[in-house]
Amino acid sequence: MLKFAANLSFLFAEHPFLDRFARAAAAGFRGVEYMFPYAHAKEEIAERLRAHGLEQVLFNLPAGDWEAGERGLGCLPGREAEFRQGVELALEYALTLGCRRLNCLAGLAPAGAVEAAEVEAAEVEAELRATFIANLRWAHAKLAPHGIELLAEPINSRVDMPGFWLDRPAKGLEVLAEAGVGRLQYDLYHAQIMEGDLTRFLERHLAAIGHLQIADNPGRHEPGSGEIHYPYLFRRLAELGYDGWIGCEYKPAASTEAGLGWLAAARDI
Ligand SMILES: O=C(O)C(=O)[C@@H](O)CO
Ligand SMILES: [Mg+2]
Repeated sequence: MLKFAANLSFLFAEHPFLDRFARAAAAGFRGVEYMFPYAHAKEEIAERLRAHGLEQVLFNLPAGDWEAGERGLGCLPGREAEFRQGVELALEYALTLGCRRLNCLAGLAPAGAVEAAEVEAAEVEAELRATFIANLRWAHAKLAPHGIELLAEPINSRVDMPGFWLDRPAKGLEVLAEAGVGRLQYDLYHAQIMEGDLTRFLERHLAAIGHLQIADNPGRHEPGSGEIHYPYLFRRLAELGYDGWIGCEYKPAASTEAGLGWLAAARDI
């Protein structure tokens, strides 16, 4: 049976954050994920998990000043000290919440990096890559002794996060292989936009994938609302023996509950 986690940054967002745990459990979810827990006391979140019998599946390392437009610190030269503080904080939360996976957001390439002349652009790219790899190795060394897996997620730079440095799954695989640590958080929505060929990617690289997330394209709504044939992908994942979590990270087209029709069939696969 496939395991689906409710992403509480996207689902049940019509309710206050701490109330979303009860809603997710009532809808039949056994696991939850979200972007960031840091605005809430970790003990308070742990209590919600316990009260509703939920597993904390995943959240992100601190990602800089989100309100100001930052989208991660992983590849940013000069921000290493802040990155490390973020890892320490995330570790405290993960230990209290019993969370076994943390996602490291690479961040946006610094302004000018994309427009720079070819030689200069190649140098900047090499520096961002080296920074990301060094940060991944540092975070892995902190987290692995606690049984916490480090993940890195390619996010599409065409629609949702223009300028996001780690924007293609192929690049994600390459960078992680060079780092020698961490696995991929493969978000099928972002992957469809940047590279497609989802089934073949899953078949070839499942061992390098530590977590999946789903939404349909275009619109980032419920599975079944767009071009991705999720029933086929779910069957294929079950055949391949995928036993990790699948995070439901989509924007409900109406209310969350009204849009959960797809899940009943998917859970039986
Ligand atoms: O946007 C996504 O996709 C995510 O998984 C977020 O957690 C990162 O912003
Ligand atoms: Mg995602």
